[in-house]
Amino acid sequence: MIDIQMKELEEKIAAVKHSIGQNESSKLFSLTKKIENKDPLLIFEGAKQFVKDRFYWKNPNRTLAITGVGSVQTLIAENNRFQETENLWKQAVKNAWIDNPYTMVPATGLVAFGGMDFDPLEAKTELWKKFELSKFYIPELMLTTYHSDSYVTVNILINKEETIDEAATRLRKNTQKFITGKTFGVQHIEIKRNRVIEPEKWKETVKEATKEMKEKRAEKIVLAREVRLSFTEEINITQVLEELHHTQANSYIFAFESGGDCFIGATPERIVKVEKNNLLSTCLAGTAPRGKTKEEDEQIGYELLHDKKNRDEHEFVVKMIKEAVLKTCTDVNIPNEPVLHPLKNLQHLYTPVTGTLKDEYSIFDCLKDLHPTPALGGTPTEDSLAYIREHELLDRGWYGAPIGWVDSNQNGEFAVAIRSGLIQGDEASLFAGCGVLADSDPEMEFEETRIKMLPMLNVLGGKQE
Ligand SMILES: C=C(O[C@H]1C=CC=C(C(=O)O)[C@@H]1O)C(=O)O
Ligand SMILES: [Mg+2]
Repeated sequence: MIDIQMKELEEKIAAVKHSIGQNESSKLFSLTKKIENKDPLLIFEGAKQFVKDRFYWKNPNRTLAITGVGSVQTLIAENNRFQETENLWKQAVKNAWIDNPYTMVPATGLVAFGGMDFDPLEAKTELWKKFELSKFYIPELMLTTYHSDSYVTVNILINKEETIDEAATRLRKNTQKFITGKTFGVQHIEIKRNRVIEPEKWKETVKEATKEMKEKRAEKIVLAREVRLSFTEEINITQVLEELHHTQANSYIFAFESGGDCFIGATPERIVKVEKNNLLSTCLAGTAPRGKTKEEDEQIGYELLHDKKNRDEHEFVVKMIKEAVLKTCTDVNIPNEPVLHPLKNLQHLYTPVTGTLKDEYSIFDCLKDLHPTPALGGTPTEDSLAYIREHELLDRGWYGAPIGWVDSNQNGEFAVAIRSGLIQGDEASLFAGCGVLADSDPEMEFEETRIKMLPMLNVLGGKQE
């Protein structure tokens, strides 16, 4: 249980109540405490019986995990998603009473976690109907695990009408309810049906795209495809998260529930991380499989580093990110050559980008400038997006878009939501894309996307590879 004396809590609530303005009916109170270590997944599982909307996040080096349950305030953008979300977030922070003694610890205190559509101009289908253009939760309760310490944040709306005693009791009850957690059993997932959506037509689209580039109407276009699965029973998200954690090193693990559906994945791609004014972005594009032996693996890695098509694919991303970051940052540092980024099923070309974010820019400005990078859209951005809108067989929804968190202390981190799937009860869609250039071979690109789906497929009962 959260360690706070009733008297102390009542005093804090009295102060919050006192601060409610004449024209306000309530105030968001955010209270953070350090607690004995808790398993983020047990909290995630335990919350299922009380709330529909949960989120989960783990960073690639496993120093930070965030579990959020419920939503005390949901930030939904309707048009200009980056600017609107930033405005809503700033307003929420301004209106909240934040009691967080651990402001040096990222992702404690008031935090918003969410994601957005890849392309607001793409026609929406039934598939993504539970996911808004952009949606961020400020959770009712959040567990932050940073290095080996755990912190709990409770967010409640204190009403003008309720007594201090009522509010304190409500806060304690909520905390108790969510912090207890629950263990989960091992589910043996069985795939009933595995439907690859229009593979031949997809290859045809890739071929068409290569023509487009030969005729110089674009230089790079990223094309994605979908696999639809159905299972013998409903999928337990907690177990999938645990399996992703065990099998996908060097990747973010994320989940975001909305209206009963869950968008989940293990992505190696960071779009931007901001800690105070330190910015880190990454260029990740260019792909090869892993070898079966150490020698074979090193040989494939060497070839990837020297392969013209993959190096070009990568270079488009570096060029675009460099331009964007030079605008918002000073002290920009970008190595001249990529290195290998090994994953379980494949390896990528990787170039880190660091800089010092100028005071006048926020993480939302960075997202606006960086999304979509040519790792997900193409070059030039607008032409490739137009091609994707017109020709891709898939409603990307939140696939390929930024997903992540911001706190009220100038920290935040967003991944690019790839290697992901949308789980809908006993069904799921998996997504994967690839960078198409003028000399792309549709069969090879198809194979690349097949391998990119394996991390999700394998934890959902698919054949292990
Ligand atoms: C679009 C995806 O991957 C991108 C990220 C890394 C490498 C890529 C590639 O080599 O094609 C893609 O640009 C995906 O996994 O769905
Ligand atoms: Mg590729």
